[in-house]
Amino acid sequence: MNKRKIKENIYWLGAIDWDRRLFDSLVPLPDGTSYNAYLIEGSEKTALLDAVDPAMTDTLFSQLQDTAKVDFIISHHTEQDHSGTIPLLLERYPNAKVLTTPRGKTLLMDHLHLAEEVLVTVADGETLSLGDKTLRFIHTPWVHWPETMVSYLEEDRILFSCDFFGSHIAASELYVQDQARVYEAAKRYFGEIMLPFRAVISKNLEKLADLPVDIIAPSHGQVYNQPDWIVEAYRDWVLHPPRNLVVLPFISMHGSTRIMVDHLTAALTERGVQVELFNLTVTDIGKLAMALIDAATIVVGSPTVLAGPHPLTAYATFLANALRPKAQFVSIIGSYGWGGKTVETLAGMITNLKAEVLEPVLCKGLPDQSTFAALDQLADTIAQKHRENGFQ
Ligand SMILES: Cc1cc2nc3c(=O)[nH]c(=O)nc-3n(C[C@H](O)[C@H](O)[C@H](O)COP(=O)(O)O)c2cc1C
Repeated sequence: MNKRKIKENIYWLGAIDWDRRLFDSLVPLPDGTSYNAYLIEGSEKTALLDAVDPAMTDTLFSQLQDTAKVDFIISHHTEQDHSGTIPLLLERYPNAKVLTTPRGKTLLMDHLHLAEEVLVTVADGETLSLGDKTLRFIHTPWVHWPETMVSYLEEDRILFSCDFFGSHIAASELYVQDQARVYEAAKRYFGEIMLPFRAVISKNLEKLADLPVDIIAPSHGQVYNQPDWIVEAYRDWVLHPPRNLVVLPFISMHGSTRIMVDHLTAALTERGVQVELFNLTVTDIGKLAMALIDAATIVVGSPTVLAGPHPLTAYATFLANALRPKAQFVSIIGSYGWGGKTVETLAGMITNLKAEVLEPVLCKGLPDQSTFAALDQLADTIAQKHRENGFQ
């Protein structure tokens, strides 16, 4: 992909990674991704905002062929998919300074071994004149690392938001065209990496609220030339109370836990509670993370294996705990053969969740009528709790 003009002397640079299917060795990328960098040629100085994943260095360098001089490299975020090519950029532009937050300076030195003398820290709200264009730096910690910031181009009302508002989508079109598709990808992205930092993200949203923004240019996915909806979506994901939804990740080796899961799903549905099932043998954990944004209740379905939960349900529980979702109720269901510590182990893994643990339902072998009655009781309790809390 060649560089693309956004406005006079403002360009999208970067790489579309159509083939990548896994990010951070963790999250699936069903739609690939992109690494977006931006070039701003002011009347006096030139700034390059972020870079690309090191695997895509050649693409970035071919786009910079005609750019003889870069005065500033703005590093919004140290993660290597944005910063990894900075050492090579500094070889090509040895006079360039790397501008970052104070926390970013340390992280860039740690992660890329950048020399201290090339790094210049910028304060929150500080501006940088490129001549006829002015960049304002706004610190936005924990979106999604501690050092992150965004840049606002005052004359053109463009917010360069880095991972904030980003989505993993490979697309040939620069601007968002299919809002529903990008909403889904951005929500998935939010669930995967932003969810634990809701409180501070809310403060960062407030910080940006008064900026007149015509374009949001993130570091992954398409550019928003009608940005209001994605800001609203973030507000919703951050601030909206949990919804009347049970997220149910489960495993069943021989079918007994699955019968329990299906019974509970039917019972909840009859009581007006929405359910999303995630069979962990086939599930895309990005989808699970996305569902956790909204869930009021999480029920883990696990058979007992080697005296504890099935390792895949332990993994999903560990992940859910790390993502610190809004869920206020948790329960455990599952089948066992003779005994073990499934409930104790899973309950001990959710210390981050400020959630009430509802009476688990375990059964020996195949579920029978008493198990179904207990599951109906659990469904009653969940429906009642959701009603009492006004979850819709
Ligand atoms: C590899 C393996 C290990 C197991 N370990 C235990 C165990 O430690 N304690 C226990 O109570 N049951 C154990 N079981 C029995 C299962 O928990 C039991 O068969 C249960 O009904 C399986 O539920 P499912 O049909 O949903 O897979 C084990 C089963 C397997 C296959």
